Amino acid sequence: MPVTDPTVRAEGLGVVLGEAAILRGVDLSIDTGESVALLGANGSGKSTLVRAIVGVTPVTRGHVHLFGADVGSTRRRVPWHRVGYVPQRMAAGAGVRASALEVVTSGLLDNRRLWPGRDARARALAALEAVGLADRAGESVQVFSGGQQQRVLVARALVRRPDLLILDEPLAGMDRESKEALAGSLGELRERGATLLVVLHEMAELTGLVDRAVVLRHGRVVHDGAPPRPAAGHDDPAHDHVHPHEAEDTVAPAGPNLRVEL
Ligand SMILES: Nc1ncnc2c1ncn2[C@@H]1O[C@H](COP(=O)(O)OP(=O)(O)OP(=O)(O)O)[C@@H](O)[C@H]1O
Repeated sequence: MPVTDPTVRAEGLGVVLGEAAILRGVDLSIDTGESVALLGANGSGKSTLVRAIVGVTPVTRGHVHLFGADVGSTRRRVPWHRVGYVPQRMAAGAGVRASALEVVTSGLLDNRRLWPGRDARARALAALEAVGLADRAGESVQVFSGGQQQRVLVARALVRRPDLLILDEPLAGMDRESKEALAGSLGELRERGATLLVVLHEMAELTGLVDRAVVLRHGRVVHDGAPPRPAAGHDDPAHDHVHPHEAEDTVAPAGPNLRVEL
C-alpha cells in the first residue's frame, strides 16, 4: 500500500452520454511520478475518461479523486493549479487575437492568481521553446496551423509546471521535430517527479517515457500493465486503426509481451 494517495484514482466510473454507456465501470489508479499511456481504438472512450477525470464530463457512476480530493463532491478542494490538461484538437486561435506568448502566459493564471508574476515571460518562452515555437512567440495564434495551435496549448499546460499533466493526443498534427521536443520536455517533467497521463494512438514516439499502458475497449479497461508492442504497420499514416474485431468484446490477456491491436 502506498503511504500517500495516488495522484489519480478513478473507481467504478460509468459515463452515459445520450442513451449510450460510454464508460462501463473503469478503475484507474496512477501513483505520483508514474507515466501512463491511455490507448484504444477510436470511440473506445479515452477522451471521455480524461474529461471525466478533470471533471469536464459528469460521471453517472463511481468517483474520481485527484490528489486525494473528490472531483465530484469536493471539487473546490482539488488543487487545480497543480493540474495541466490539454484537450484533444482544441484550437488555440479561434476568435482570439492573442500572440502565442500571451496564450501561454495565460496558463499561469487561475481564479486565485490574476497576475502572472515577474518571471512569466521567461517561463512562457521556455515552454514555447519546449514545443519548438519560441521563434514565433510574438505572432498571433490565429495564423498558426492546427498542429502549431495544439503545440501552443501544450506549452500553456507546461508553463504551469504541473504535478499532473494530462494530454489528449498531444502528438496529433505534430511534425517529427516537435514530437521530439515535446518528448524531451515530458522527460524533464517526469524527472522532477510529475505524473503523466497521455492519450496516444501510437506508442512509438513516447515509448521510453511510459511506465504503464491502460487500454480501453468499448468503455472498459482491457489491459493495465506493460506497454504493448504496437502491431506492425501502425505508424503508417494509411493504417486503419479501426479493426473488424472492434465488434467483439473480448478481454485481451495481460503480460509484457502482449500485442494489442488498438
Ligand atoms: N456528448 C456526447 N454525446 C453522445 N455521445 C458521445 C458524446 N461524446 C462522445 N460520445 C461518444 O462516446 C464514444 C467515445 O468517445 P471518445 O471521444 O471518448 O472516444 P476516444 O477513445 O477518445 O476516440 P478517438 O480516438 O476517436 O479520439 C464515441 O462513440 C462518441 O461518439
